Amino acid sequence: MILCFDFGNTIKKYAFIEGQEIVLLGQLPSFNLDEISEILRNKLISKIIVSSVIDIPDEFVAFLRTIGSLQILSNSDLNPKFSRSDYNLSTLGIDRKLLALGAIHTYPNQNILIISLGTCITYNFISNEGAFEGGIISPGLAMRAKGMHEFTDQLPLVDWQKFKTDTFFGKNTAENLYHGVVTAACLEIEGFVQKFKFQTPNLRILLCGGDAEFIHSKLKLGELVIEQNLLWKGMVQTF
Ligand SMILES: Nc1ncnc2c1ncn2[C@@H]1O[C@H](COP(=O)(O)OP(=O)(O)OP(=O)(O)O)[C@@H](O)[C@H]1O
Ligand SMILES: CC(C)(CO)[C@@H](O)C(=O)NCCC(=O)O
Repeated sequence: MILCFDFGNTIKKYAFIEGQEIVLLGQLPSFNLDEISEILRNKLISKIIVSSVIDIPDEFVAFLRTIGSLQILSNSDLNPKFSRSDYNLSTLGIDRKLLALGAIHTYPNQNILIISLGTCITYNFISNEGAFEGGIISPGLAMRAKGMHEFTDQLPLVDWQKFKTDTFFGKNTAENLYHGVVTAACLEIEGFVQKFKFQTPNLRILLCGGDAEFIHSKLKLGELVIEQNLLWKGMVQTF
């Protein structure tokens, strides 16, 4: 069994993969060694593969090395898997590369837009020739809410996940903030999708990331497919 990690800026995810199948998915609350030891109990691990966009503590890396052969994916590892484009792949996050690889494998010879709703929202445009053509990085939903709270004296932290309102503008501070977080993100996504589709009409659009389900129900776009395992599918391509 191969143990895969995806360390993002908010959530540390893991997947146990046997052959090409995901056997178990979970999240690590922290880099605490007791937690990872508990997860590994009674599991036979042949290899560990890590994708990370954050620093990993040395003692955690050292511990992983005691479990099995460890591969921490480096940014240049995956570049040969993409067709040539004018994109500077050396600047592209490893998580975005894996999402792209997963999408190319799942939807070969198609133009694809992956919208990943994580700490940041990333838009990732891949051509039907398997080239990473470009993208956009914008603030994620939690970051929008937290940013407005932390960079002001008077704005509260809005509980945007639980908030309910039927209007498109607010009648009090919390409603104003909700629309600045959720409605603004929806309008942003709808706007970018419209622009991408204008440029590339034949486009498959995939949604993933921690806020994908939440935002999907609110978008006025019919053609979106939620693909939560895209990064793991990309990782399988590196085995
Ligand atoms: N259990 C959870 N804990 C924290 N955030 C959650 C949880 N479930 C959903 N979320 C939402 O998911 C978002 C994080 O999504 P995701 O895991 O895709 O990001 P990430 O991979 O950590 O970040 P990135 O890859 O952008 O650095 C948070 O901003 C939050 O709104
Ligand atoms: C954009 C994030 C934070 C999304 O997880 C990550 O992919 C990252 O840190 N990327 C590096 C810069 C880039 O992808 O252009």
